[in-house]
Amino acid sequence: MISVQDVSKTFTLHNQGAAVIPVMEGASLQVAAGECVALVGASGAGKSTLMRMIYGNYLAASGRIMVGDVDVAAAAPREILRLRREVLGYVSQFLRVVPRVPTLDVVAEPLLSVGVEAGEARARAAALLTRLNIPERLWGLSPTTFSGGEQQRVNIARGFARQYPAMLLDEPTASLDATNREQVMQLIEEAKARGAAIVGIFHDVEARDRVCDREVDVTGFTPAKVA
Ligand SMILES: Nc1ncnc2c1ncn2[C@@H]1O[C@H](COP(=O)(O)OP(=O)(O)OP(=O)(O)O)[C@@H](O)[C@H]1O
Repeated sequence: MISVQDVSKTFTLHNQGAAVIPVMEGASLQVAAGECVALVGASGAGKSTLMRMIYGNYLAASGRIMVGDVDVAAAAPREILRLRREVLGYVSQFLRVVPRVPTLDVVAEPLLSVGVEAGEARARAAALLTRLNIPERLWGLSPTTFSGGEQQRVNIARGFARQYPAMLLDEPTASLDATNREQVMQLIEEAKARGAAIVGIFHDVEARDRVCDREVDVTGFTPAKVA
């Protein structure tokens, strides 16, 4: 479902004389339907960079990144937006929302955007918010004023509202209490059981060991030091 083939990445530092920094070389990774693969490696090794390339936020310098039948490394922006709407979910570490949109609609939005009927979309959103212990009195308010932990749970509810065939998870259990952390691990297990292919970064080793089938150490994709 997700196939990264011989991908490299450089950053050009425009404010430092256009210095070109190679950060990744020969990155390869296969994730089948129903499988969860954890990206591991020391800080700065390139886990986030690889994840951002799969999501199409960073452009790969070479190689192929297949998500379903789309090569993210070569696709036009419009094609990437379609992929994100229909195929590839992303649970980032922080919630980014349009101000003044009520929490229930923030969570229902990924369903509404693909034409799910409003009542059904809100029912699914309500079920997820309940599961993640967001009190109903908050559902009509914008999450912008919520606590950090509440925002993270709204973000997770939104990320799991649709049953995407492929998902990227950036530290989905970080800074959650035990009850909510357990809910998130169950959501991941359910997504795998229905066939989602998942790539994740988990500093929470216990959660990683429980939900991930394999680890890929991105240190292996670090270019040899240039003198
Ligand atoms: N936008 C950018 N411009 C320049 N260099 C960048 C950029 N993003 C990442 N890098 C560099 O790429 C390398 C990999 O960074 P990345 O954030 O992917 O590491 P990571 O493994 O996710 O680290 P951490 O566990 O600390 O989040 C680092 O050397 C970093 O400085």
